[in-house]
Amino acid sequence: MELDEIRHAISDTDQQLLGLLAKRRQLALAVADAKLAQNKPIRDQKREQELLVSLISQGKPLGLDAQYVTRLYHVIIEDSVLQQQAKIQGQLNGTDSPAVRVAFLGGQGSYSYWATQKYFTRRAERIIEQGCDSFNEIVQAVETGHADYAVLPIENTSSGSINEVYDLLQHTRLSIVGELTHPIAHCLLGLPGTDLSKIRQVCAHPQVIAQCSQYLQGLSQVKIEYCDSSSDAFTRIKQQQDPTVVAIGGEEGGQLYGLQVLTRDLANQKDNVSRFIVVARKPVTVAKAIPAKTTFIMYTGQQPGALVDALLVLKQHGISMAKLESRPINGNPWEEMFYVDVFANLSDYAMTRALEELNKITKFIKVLGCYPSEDIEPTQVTAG
Ligand SMILES: O=C(O)C(=O)C[C@]1(C(=O)O)C=C[C@@H](O)C=C1
Repeated sequence: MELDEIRHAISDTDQQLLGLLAKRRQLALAVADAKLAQNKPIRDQKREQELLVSLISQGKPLGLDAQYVTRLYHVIIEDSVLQQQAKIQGQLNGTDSPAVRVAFLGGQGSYSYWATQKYFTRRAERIIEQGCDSFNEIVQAVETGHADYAVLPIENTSSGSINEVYDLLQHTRLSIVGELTHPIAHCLLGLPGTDLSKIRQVCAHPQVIAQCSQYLQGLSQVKIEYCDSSSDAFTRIKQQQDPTVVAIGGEEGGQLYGLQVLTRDLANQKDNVSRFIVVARKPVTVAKAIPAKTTFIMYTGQQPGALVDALLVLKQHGISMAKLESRPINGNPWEEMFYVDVFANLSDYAMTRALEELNKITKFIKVLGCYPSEDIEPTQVTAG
């Protein structure tokens, strides 16, 4: 067959595959309803294990190796779980809506833009995007009712916690209603034909600069220009049309601005992932069928062992901690506010009792939200 004929056949096959994936997604949503009726959890890793073993066995005679089948179905099953979770949460909280107004950092092509698309594509038919120039502006947009949700980066595997967001959470009335992680592949992006040896200036968001600090240390004679977001950096490159000025951001985002990839994988950590939180004016209830996280902040006071006593309360109630962060308290720089993420549903008896006890021994405590955990650990296939 001629190349074009073969490609036509590939395109036909891919179209059939897309149809089957869409059908599978609809079946998964039907499973969600069936499980809810039977009070069963969304995740059924025994079923996933059986499924993967069967698919690997069916793939062998077709020449599809186990690693390929497993990797492919990890992606398919993760989507299935997240779709089911989103459906159940929308029904439970009445948050299904044809259009949502979402505030995020930057404009089209910023990392927060892609995280917003990834999270809300499952939850609304239309996303009304509100790109902002600062985290404070994002929070204000939701607090004043100009946006329904905000997507905020809160930590990154290379640069750690994003303190400005933690500080905003200390004073906002908004609730955390969701989370997601998103891989961040930093690329050096410039005008087509840019000569790497002639670069004199790099534009990027301060967080991006921090995540690529090791790479940037290797660039001598280069000036760093801080931008409000990755899309802001892309815009400057496009407007300046100066081939000695480049940006750091995501490849897809750069393409929206006609920029080409000059170098890839600039982050200090090979697996560079950011965790984003989603905040809204109204808290959500998390269905029992879905693994939940609860985030609260507390000021324990400075008496010896105050923090230990508080954490022991969690231990006594069998509550595991996902993250512990501390930030200075505005106005009292030598006193710390602790941010605690736990793997628990706010409506769990253990969590209720733990919060009652923490209320008694801390000087201040506030629940920031209970939300679905979107850490979908892939099921590993044990040798049959
Ligand atoms: O069969 C189920 O219970 C489903 O929810 C479907 C499915 C899948 O996509 O295959 C998804 C999540 C479960 O953990 C197991 C399997």
